Amino acid sequence: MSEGEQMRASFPEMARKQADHPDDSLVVDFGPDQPLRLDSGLDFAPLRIAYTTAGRLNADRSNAILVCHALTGDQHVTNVHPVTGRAGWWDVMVGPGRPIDTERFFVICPNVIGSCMGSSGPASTNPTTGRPYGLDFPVVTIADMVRAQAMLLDGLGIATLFAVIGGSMGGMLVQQWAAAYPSRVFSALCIASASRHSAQNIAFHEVGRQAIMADPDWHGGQYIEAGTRPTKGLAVARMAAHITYLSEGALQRKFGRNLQDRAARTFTFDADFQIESYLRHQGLSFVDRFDANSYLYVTRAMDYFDLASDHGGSLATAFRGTATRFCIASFTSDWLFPTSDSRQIVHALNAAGARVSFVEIDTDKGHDAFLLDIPELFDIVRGFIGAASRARGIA
Ligand SMILES: CC(=O)SCCNC(=O)CCNC(=O)[C@H](O)C(C)(C)COP(=O)(O)OP(=O)(O)OC[C@H]1O[C@@H](n2cnc3c(N)ncnc32)[C@H](O)[C@@H]1OP(=O)(O)O
Ligand SMILES: N[C@@H](CCO)C(=O)O
Repeated sequence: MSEGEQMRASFPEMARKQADHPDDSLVVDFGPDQPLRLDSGLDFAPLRIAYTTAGRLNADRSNAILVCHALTGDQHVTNVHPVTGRAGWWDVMVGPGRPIDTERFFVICPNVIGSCMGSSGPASTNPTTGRPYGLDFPVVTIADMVRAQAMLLDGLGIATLFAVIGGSMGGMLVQQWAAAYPSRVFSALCIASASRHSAQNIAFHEVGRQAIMADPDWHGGQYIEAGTRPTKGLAVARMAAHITYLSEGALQRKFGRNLQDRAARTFTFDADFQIESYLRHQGLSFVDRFDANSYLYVTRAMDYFDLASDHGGSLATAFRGTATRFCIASFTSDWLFPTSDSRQIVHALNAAGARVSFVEIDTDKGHDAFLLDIPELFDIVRGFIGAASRARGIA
């Protein structure tokens, strides 16, 4: 029996295969009687959450790990991605015998609301109009995403998570989970993240959004009805963003000033340099798997994230009295979510009297290092989960 079939057998009234998006995802629908209260004050319904699971939930339901994806990630954390046909985005980290070991733990990965892989988002159908929401979809926050995930877990009968784990935006969800539901989170692992989005990061996101909205195929956000897709704008948004996921050292090491397929400059605006060709490739391959309006919504959610400001200006207050065990990790070459951002979280956790460990990993691979095969990161995840599982009494 597949994991999906096991879940449907356990929770037949909740989980079902997504008929209009055939892949390994399960979906759960919440009707008008169970609206999601949004930070904007709106009650959103109906709500759909798409998710995947791996491993088995144990008898006392104590071994569940929630994995939270980053900006353009999705629920396909370890199973083959239905659009790209490639291994899941954290296949190196999650699986049998991997640092997040699906032979011991039950992993749940939901697609965040506002995204485009099955959970409610701007491409979903607005039941009031029968048309895609487009910009009529409400602006959502990281706290809204977490509240939706809590509804999913309630439905699955999982009261306490053994761990919540994520990198980048996923790390924002981890912090929000720990702050909003401290009694539901036994341990929390936050990688390459921050407690608030910096001015520089908001600026990069705004460049991407403007590129999308300047594309004539965007049509004020109603491009699905217009039969177009703003792929040029979205590709430019990704190209600009992708630079921020790498480091100057890695770009120099991989590409330097090397020319692409040519012995000399062409004196045109073709992709003479390897780095130009590489970025064009990253932009073009991205538009195959991501929706432009979702890019607007999810980047907005990250921009709005400021956990201290939600707690009277004190980050320590967000974590006051917590019993959750934390691990915070950063990368030396990450200039998007630099180590100073992680230290700020650690200082707040210390001030709150929380149990926290902190590691800065030495690598030139930049922000996206959290997605890569970094043995030191694997050791840290293994060590943290191992210690927490002994404390929790999980065999
Ligand atoms: C569904 C999901 O994917 S989840 C979302 C989260 N995942 C991401 O955001 C992934 C996006 N980020 C990346 O791909 C990042 O580059 C990294 C850092 C994670 C990957 O790093 P690496 O493994 O070192 O790969 P690298 O950055 O070198 O990119 C390799 C790709 O660039 C291509 N490439 C390399 N050099 C060139 C060049 N000169 N011209 C054109 N393309 C090039 C390779 O062919 C390869 O293409 P492919 O991915 O289509 O096979
Ligand atoms: N490259 C990752 C991390 C971005 O913060 C993503 O696209 O989701």
